[in-house]
Amino acid sequence: MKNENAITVSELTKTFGTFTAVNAISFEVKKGEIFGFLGANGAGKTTAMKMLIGILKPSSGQATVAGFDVHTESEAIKRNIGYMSQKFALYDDLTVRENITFFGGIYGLSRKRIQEKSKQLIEDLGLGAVGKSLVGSLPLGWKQKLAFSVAMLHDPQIVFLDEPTGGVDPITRRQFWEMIYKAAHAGTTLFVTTHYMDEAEYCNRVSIMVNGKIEALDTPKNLKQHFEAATMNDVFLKLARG
Ligand SMILES: Nc1ncnc2c1ncn2[C@@H]1O[C@H](COP(=O)(O)OP(=O)(O)OP(=O)(O)O)[C@@H](O)[C@H]1O
Repeated sequence: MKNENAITVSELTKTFGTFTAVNAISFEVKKGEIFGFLGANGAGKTTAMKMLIGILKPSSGQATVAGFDVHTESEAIKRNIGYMSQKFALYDDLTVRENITFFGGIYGLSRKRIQEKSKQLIEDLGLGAVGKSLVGSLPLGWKQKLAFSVAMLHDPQIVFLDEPTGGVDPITRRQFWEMIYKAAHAGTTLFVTTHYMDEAEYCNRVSIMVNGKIEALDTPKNLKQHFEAATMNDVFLKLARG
């Protein structure tokens, strides 16, 4: 049977000098799953994610992403994933269309495919009126929705979203999550970090990191039951406070 896991992680560890930022984490993410990756500031989420997307060498442990080994096949991983973060997404000084064309080119799409994708994407996001506007002039929420779509231009198997909705208003956040659901429904795997606990409730499963370790991993429903908490926020506080 074909492997149904999009991501498999075993004892993955990253040390910086004597400090262990990610401490032997193990988990699996199923294909088409929306997997929430939570933790307080400094818990090790970004370091773990950097190892998974092939830009940081693990100190020890194993992981495969989209079927490729993080130690030896990081280039293949990069071709098969999308990545979007709150901190870096699009070029503010390029227009909407120019950004799409630029990233389409980076992802190796043909000119024809870029044109098709660009048309479809601008239509889907209702950005027709601002196609020729600089991205820097758009509201943050629009930028983030556009960035998410651009991260999926090359139809990646897995998309990593690093705090994608930070600073975005609640209505746009909801629209953003509708996009996430749509992508998952179409078979894409979503790996999402967030500090918004209401968003944790939207994930199929959630892992919570504390000081480099995964201290809990389950569906939001099971986590709430296990920790006798009414909300994911309460689960998070119970864990983070030890
Ligand atoms: N290159 C590095 N050298 C030394 N220490 C590092 C390095 N990168 C990260 N760290 C440390 O590793 C720990 C985990 O950082 P990381 O950025 O992975 O946490 P995080 O969970 O993503 O936090 P945040 O939610 O604030 O982004 C922190 O204590 C950080 O200072």
